[in-house]
Amino acid sequence: MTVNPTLADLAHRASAARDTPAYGHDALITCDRLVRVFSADGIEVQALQGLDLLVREGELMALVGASGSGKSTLMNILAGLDTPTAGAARVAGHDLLAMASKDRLNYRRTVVGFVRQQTSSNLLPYLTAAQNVALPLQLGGDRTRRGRRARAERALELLDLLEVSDCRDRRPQEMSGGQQQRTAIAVALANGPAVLLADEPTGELDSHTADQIFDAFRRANEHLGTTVVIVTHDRAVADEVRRTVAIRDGRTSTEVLRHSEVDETTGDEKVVAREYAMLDRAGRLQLPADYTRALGMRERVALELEPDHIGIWPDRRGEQEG
Ligand SMILES: Nc1ncnc2c1ncn2[C@@H]1O[C@H](COP(=O)(O)OP(=O)(O)OP(=O)(O)O)[C@@H](O)[C@H]1O
Repeated sequence: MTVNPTLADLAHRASAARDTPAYGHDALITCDRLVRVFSADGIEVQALQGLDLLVREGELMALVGASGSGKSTLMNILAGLDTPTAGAARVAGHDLLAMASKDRLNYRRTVVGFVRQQTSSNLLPYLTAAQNVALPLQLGGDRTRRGRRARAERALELLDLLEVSDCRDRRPQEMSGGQQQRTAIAVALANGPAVLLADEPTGELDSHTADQIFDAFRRANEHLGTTVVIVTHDRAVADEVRRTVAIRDGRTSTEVLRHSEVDETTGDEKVVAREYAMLDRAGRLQLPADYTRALGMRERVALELEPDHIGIWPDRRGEQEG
């Protein structure tokens, strides 16, 4: 059955749309048609080409995508290390395009925590684990003895939460890669950021250590309520989170959502994953290439609005006429 809306229906929809709150009004991270163009040697590279992304407070999610798809560019923007060329990006109420450099420094210190792939680049080599974690607390903090004691206590609490308290007096070269990375997460969490960003945090680690690192992110998310966004190539990590967003050619393309269900026959709990295509704000939808190929869809498709879905058919007119 095809539904043809009446004029009254359309008027009702238009007035409902006017009353709809702004895009991403309730999200902690909002990227709205985000663009980043790099110019190198007279050549322009569009690393982000109108990327839309919403992340809600308290989420633990993964970003995946082929090399060069724009993941690191997005993370650097969200971390306040790079500025977008156009579009809008807001994190915890901070407008990343309009932020002054003084505010940017404060943003990097207190609103976001960032963990990089290279375990060694996350820590200062001449400080112990406890001193590395206390350092961000010290910047702009209370200089009295009480302040120092409070910082040392907080550093130990975080090392304890991430199960590396036994490394508190060790320098990075005296720790394994996994211990260094868990300490790096403690450093990133020191000032209680709203968002923890991690760019390939398990890239240099074996799969067992990678599991421990992922566990550390989950702990931060569950115990401290920190919103966590992890860029990863690691399927095991991507499969562990409830939401995985794929980036393709500088845009979000598909999204996998997972939820637990109880199997009616066995009574066992199982994780059910479902893949969604992204509908952008202009109503554009990218159909997976293998779907369109399977049905020979090219250039033009026929659409039909049904009460609860939209049907998409290949254009068969040529065949019918011929
Ligand atoms: N500073 C820069 N100058 C010029 N081009 C850049 C710069 N940074 C990134 N790019 C280009 O932008 C595109 C996206 O790069 P980005 O590093 O964001 O991809 P990525 O998805 O993180 O890749 P990978 O998984 O390999 O790290 C690439 O074509 C890259 O060459």
